[in-house]
Amino acid sequence: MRLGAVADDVTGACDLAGRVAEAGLPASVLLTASADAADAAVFPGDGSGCAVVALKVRTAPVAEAVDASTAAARLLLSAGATQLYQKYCSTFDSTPSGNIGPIADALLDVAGATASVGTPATPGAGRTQYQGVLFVDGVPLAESPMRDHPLTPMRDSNLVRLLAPQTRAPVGLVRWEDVQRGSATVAAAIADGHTLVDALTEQDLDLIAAAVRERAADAPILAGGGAGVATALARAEMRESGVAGGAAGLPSVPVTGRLILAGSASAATRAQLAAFRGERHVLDPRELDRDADAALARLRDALAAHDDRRSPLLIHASPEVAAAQEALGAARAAALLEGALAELAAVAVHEFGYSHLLIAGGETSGAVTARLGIARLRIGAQAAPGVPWAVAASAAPGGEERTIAVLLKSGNFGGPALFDDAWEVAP
Ligand SMILES: Nc1ncnc2c1ncn2[C@@H]1O[C@H](COP(=O)(O)OP(=O)(O)OP(=O)(O)O)[C@@H](O)[C@H]1O
Ligand SMILES: O=C(O)[C@@H](O)C(=O)CO
Repeated sequence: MRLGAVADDVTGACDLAGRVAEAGLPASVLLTASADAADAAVFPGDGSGCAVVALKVRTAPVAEAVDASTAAARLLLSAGATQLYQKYCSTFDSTPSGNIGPIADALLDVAGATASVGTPATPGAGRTQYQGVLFVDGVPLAESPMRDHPLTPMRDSNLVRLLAPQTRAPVGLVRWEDVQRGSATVAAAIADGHTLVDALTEQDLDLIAAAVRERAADAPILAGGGAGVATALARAEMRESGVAGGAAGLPSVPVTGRLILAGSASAATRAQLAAFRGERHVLDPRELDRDADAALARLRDALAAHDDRRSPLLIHASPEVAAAQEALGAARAAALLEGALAELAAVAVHEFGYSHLLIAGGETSGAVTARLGIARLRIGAQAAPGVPWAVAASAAPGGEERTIAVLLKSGNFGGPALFDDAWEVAP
């Protein structure tokens, strides 16, 4: 199987690729869907593999999200994808206008399929689906912290009701009781349009994956959801091929500097910031607004002065989000922080030779990888579920290329000790 996934954000792409690689299927993440990437190297390895195109379209205007997703899917198919996958967030981040439904409709067309099947359920991340209702750590989605997400507040937990207004296709549900009857029942229940399938456990996901494979033997079908179903598809492939699981090794990257850049304000990141024991510096967008040059010079000096390059240096966004947003507006505060953290990443890598970067937050990761000119991530072992290390080439504008190790962490992933411990499994 060549699993080609279109992910609506970069940390989601790493989540999927990390779990799939852990199951044994070699994986890489492409940060560009441009035509010049359309070569055989899109898929890692010679045979089976997984390629994920990481987009930044979760909250983009619908037409932009559809166009980018369509281009990514075409790239994957032209590179030999045998199964197309739509990766969206395990908390179904979207609004009544999109973008999960419009992207699903567009990918059906590209795949030449009439049906999509999947679920956001990813039990390893605490996300489960029962009777069409999505639970986050056992709490219905609309009662979880996602209720007050700044961009995609989730005020309903019923996935059928959430998806229906976003798509022109019918939305169906396969209930957990039917999943227990086996993959043939699930396969038979997949109707034209989009079918969401209940799943509480990895075994449920294995039955869904088996149903996808049964249906795909007859006609193209679009699979999708969180990283859960993709991981189950990878497991099925590895079982069939008889190859043992475990992420492939990455080339080692000599440690010449460890840097954490955290722009995420999510609960898991806050716990990681609180637990971190090393040297830290805080960056507030109001400081950037007053005098960006001075703020950047202060942190550049800290990067230069940090002599013990094996101990990680942390630069993180101020936790005073509400005050900064009130002063500057949410968009300007975010843009200032993202720009500054991306600039500091470039300075650290290309001026001071830092080799290992841990970036916290999806938007922050998108800004940093773009500034570093990273086009592809080779995915290795996970520091935590859904948080894999990767090796990438970063090109300084007009300058030499450097090989670095990066870990792009979704805001809500990883345990409190991650910032101290992640380095132990780094390439
Ligand atoms: N003090 C602050 N004031 C204003 N904006 C902030 C502040 N701290 C962080 N932000 C912004 O909030 C956004 C956080 O988004 P990001 O995607 O990086 O993290 P996340 O939402 O926790 O992660 P994920 O998308 O992976 O769940 C960024 O744009 C960041 O710049
Ligand atoms: O599915 C998830 O929760 C993550 O992969 C994600 O999409 C984070 O933005």
